[in-house]
Amino acid sequence: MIKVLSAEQINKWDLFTIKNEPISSIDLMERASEAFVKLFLANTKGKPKVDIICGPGNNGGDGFAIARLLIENGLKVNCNLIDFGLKLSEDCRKSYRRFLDISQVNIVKQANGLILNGDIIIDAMFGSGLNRPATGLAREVIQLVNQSKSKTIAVDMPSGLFADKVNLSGKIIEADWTITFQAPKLSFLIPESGFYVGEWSAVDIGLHAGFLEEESANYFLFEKSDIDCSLFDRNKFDHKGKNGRVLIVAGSLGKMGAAYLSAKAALKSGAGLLTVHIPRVGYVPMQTSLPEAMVSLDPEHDFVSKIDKVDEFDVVGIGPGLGMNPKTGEVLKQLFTSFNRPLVIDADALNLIALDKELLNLIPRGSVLTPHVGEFNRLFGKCDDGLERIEKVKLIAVEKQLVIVLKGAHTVVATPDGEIHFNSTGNSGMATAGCGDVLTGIISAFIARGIDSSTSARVGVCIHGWAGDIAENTVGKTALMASDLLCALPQAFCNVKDSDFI
Ligand SMILES: NC(=O)C1=CN([C@@H]2O[C@H](COP(=O)(O)OP(=O)(O)OC[C@H]3O[C@@H](n4cnc5c(N)ncnc54)[C@H](OP(=O)(O)O)[C@@H]3O)[C@@H](O)[C@H]2O)[C@H](O)CC1
Ligand SMILES: [K+]
Repeated sequence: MIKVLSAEQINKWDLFTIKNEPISSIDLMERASEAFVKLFLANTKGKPKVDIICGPGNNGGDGFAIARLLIENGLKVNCNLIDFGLKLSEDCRKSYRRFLDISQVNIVKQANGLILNGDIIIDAMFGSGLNRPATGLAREVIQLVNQSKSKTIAVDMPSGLFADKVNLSGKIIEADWTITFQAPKLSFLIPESGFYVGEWSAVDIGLHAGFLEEESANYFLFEKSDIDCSLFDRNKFDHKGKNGRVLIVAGSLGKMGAAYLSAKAALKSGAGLLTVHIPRVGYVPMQTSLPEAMVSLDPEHDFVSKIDKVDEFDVVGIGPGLGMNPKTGEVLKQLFTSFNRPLVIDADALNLIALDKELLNLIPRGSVLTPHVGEFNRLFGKCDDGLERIEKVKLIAVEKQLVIVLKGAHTVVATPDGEIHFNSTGNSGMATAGCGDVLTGIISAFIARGIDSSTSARVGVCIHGWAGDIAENTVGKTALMASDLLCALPQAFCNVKDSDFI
């Protein structure tokens, strides 16, 4: 699990390494630049001509070191130093001088002095030391870079972006790729600010591990290697009743596919027994398409209106394709008051709660809510930005003792103990109908198998994204559909078992 640190903490980590490794700050800059260049060259075809833009701080110092290393590797480099009238930091000056030993620098006092005539731009103007929005000359330079047709690669951070807050005033580099040092910054993981980062890769620059052991963090990045594979162990002598009994309540006229996707995902995620409660309209298609499922039929033809006997189930997953009939809202109320184990609550079930917010107080503790931003806003109100929303999610999870899964590019899992975990798997091909229904089924199956709700949510989200990445490799982002996730789930589970890093 990666701790997501603030700019101040990263700076302290830097100093801790310098003191305790020990290593000089200029050597650490050199090591960081070497790591950048190694990854850059590994991903670059041929010998592109590179424009580098350096600022006055250590980010600029990295830029000069990178420029020198690229020339040593046979690339043509045009190096610009943006002159804000500021003194260069000590290490930036040293790195600048080393560069002058082998080449020359274009000093830019006005934006029209900037030279961009290469194939790739490397942005080393500002990094984690940005302390005010980029205005004036910085703004104009960023504007020219953003208008350029060249691919832009940011060193550590896109210039103009703050590391740990969403302040989008001033101009910000729109990077295609950000090669960041050691660990991602908080702003990379939040939609509004993450937009500027493009794809990102974190390179190990050997910052001292001892610092991390002691340092506390508010946020974590959950990775595939954090999945404990023993969660999925099966006992030789178990029968199906021992592997969890799931009830999925889903579907309405025209939305029966959602019930199918959730139910099948629960079975594919190891549920021993699965019952799906659906309106009568879905009976034949459900029995035909998913013979492994038991069907509990609602008295109504088009929507869910009544559920009896829920005691036998270990978990209830409710919401996908459920529709908004008021009688379905009554079912929620009845379930919340009669079922005292966790529920997984998604989609229209969340929208029905938004119409009667009193229901929120009836949800059994340890239940998992899986809203996307629109559903979250309907339930809890709008926020000014993504970071404020995450802080709100955290407060609600603690106050109501619920697990909240806020779905997005880096899905956030907020747990009742106040921890926030960002997911690291998945891709934009998954922004398509039905993927959320699959997630409901996966998390429900894990809870039914006895895995606690917080772990079920974190691991479920990670496996879901992993299946999305496998599906992307097979069908690509454009053609990816929710049913491709179902096809990819077996491979994701096999990878958990087989991966050599566990
Ligand atoms: N993390 C690590 O372990 C390592 C990081 N490295 C690199 O160091 C930078 C951070 O370097 P730092 O010197 O702290 O900061 P920056 O280079 O990002 O910027 C500071 C200079 O920029 C000026 N500044 C800040 N905001 C603006 C602005 N909006 N407009 C104009 N100028 C601005 C600031 O000026 P002051 O007047 O405030 O002093 C500074 O001159 C990190 O990102 C990594 O790239 C190491 O090289 C390796 C280890
Ligand atoms: K930068």
